[in-house]
Amino acid sequence: MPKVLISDSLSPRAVEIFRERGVEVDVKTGLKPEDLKAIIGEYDGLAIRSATKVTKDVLAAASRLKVVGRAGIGVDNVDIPAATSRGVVVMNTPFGNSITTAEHAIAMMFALAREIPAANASTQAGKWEKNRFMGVELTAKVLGVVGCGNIGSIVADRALGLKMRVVAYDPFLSHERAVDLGVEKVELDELLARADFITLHTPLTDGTRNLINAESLAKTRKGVRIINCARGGLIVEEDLKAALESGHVAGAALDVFASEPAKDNALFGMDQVICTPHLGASTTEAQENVALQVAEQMADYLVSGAVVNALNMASVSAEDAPKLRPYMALAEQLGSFAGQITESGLKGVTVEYEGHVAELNTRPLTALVLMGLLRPLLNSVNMVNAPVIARERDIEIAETKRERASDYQTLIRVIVETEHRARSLTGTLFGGEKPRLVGIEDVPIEAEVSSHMLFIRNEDKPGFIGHLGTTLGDAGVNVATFHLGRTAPGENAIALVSVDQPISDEVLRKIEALPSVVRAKALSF
Ligand SMILES: NC(=O)C1=CN([C@@H]2O[C@H](COP(=O)(O)OP(=O)(O)OC[C@H]3O[C@@H](n4cnc5c(N)ncnc54)[C@H](O)[C@@H]3O)[C@@H](O)[C@H]2O)C=CC1
Ligand SMILES: O=C(O)C(=O)COP(=O)(O)O
Repeated sequence: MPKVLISDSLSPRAVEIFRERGVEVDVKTGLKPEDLKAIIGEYDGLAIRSATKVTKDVLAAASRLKVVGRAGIGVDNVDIPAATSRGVVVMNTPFGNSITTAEHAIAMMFALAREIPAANASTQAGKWEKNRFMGVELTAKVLGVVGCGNIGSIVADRALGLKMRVVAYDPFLSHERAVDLGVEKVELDELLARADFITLHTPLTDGTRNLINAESLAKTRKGVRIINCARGGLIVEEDLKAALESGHVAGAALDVFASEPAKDNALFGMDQVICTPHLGASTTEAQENVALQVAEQMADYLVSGAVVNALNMASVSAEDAPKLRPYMALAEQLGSFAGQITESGLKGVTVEYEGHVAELNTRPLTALVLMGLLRPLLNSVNMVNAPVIARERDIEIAETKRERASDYQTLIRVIVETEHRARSLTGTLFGGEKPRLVGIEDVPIEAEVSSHMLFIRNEDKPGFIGHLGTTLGDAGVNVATFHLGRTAPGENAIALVSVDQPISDEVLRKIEALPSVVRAKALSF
């Protein structure tokens, strides 16, 4: 039974769902990094929010880990490249808390405009300072939305409802989408120059880190108010402090901080600053949503292989997962076979899907072909990192699909291009589930892949089988199955032999020296 650790505070619905789906679950929150490292080796899945840091170190200790599930959106606390290279799928719940977080940003904007937290504290202290608090109206003010994705666009929609004018900076926002949303798409400098309020909604990446700094603040209007419900690292806190002290920035409302938990921060204690402890996603509704979604997604992956909302792997629906399973074995075998007979540098791989298989989501199958292909070169390759590694090595990857079947009802063909030539391998499923090789280059064959195999290209001449049988027999190698194929009598031929034990280099050399043998290769699967 797969076992999952929940290491941040999640709604109890998550535990219920894991158990209902046949996944064992432990809840251990507030673990120190070394404590997490000490126990992570026991688990197949790790469910987190923003507090747990899934570092390279933690992943190195996670020998069984298959999936990290983020009950929420931001995954900057997960080392995704390290997870990818270890074959760990990282998933999040991209929509479950977006409305709630957008509402928090709007609440922060009102709180800033009317100084509600300070007015509350003063009133409850019995001061009745009616003349101290003079707010600003939101109507007709310009709201600058930096990052107009899921949350940014909900914020924009709410702000338009408040009769604000909304300008948005987001390099990936199309003009059509901007028009649909009713926002004006602008460049960052224009947003900075025009906005009365600026609200941040980008992920924290190398491209967005320190986006709000002394230089960008200098381009803003005097009296601007800044809201950050995205990630602390988007703002250089010291620069914001200086701009608040000088009076250039009138106020800042911050839900997130460069270092969290933020128990001590340069911006604390300033009159114009409003803080909440990373509460953007903290509503009953959002927490139910994300806990339920993450538990369902992780359990589906661990139990049936379905992949939804993964950040480092192609999706596989729960409906497709059982249909794909027999093809997964075939795809890996074809890739592995191709990898083992390919001796020079790989330039490109084309995977052709024909018949039934072409109706499925074939991206995971292509990932498995690549995994099989690259494994003879790299031990650490897996289904998750194979496409990344192939791209890093400039291997061109192509997929083609033909839904109409040819001789077989379903077929996968892998064509591998090297500097010197192209080779193809074709396979099908017998009885809907048994992988079979049905073609090696232009030679038809019908063979099952087994642990140890001998692949021979030979001239189609009498005597070959006898010589080969004697050589294997003399070496004490037992033949399990023997398959032959040829293009036409007397022409190109291949032999594919399953043997019960690995073939030594010495035996291989003897086979290569036999008359009629063009090339021989020992394969293992
Ligand atoms: N305070 C909290 O509790 C919460 C914070 N968040 C944060 O909010 C972030 C945004 O969430 P979503 O809107 O769901 O993500 P999203 O992926 O839907 O939108 C992010 C947008 O930022 C844009 N973007 C990327 N780089 C940019 C750049 N350099 N300049 C301008 N725009 C850029 C993207 O094109 C995208 O449209 C999350 O990554 C997370 O860090 C999310 C949920 C709760
Ligand atoms: O979903 C996100 O990105 C958030 O920042 C929410 O964080 P949390 O789950 O409340 O720790």
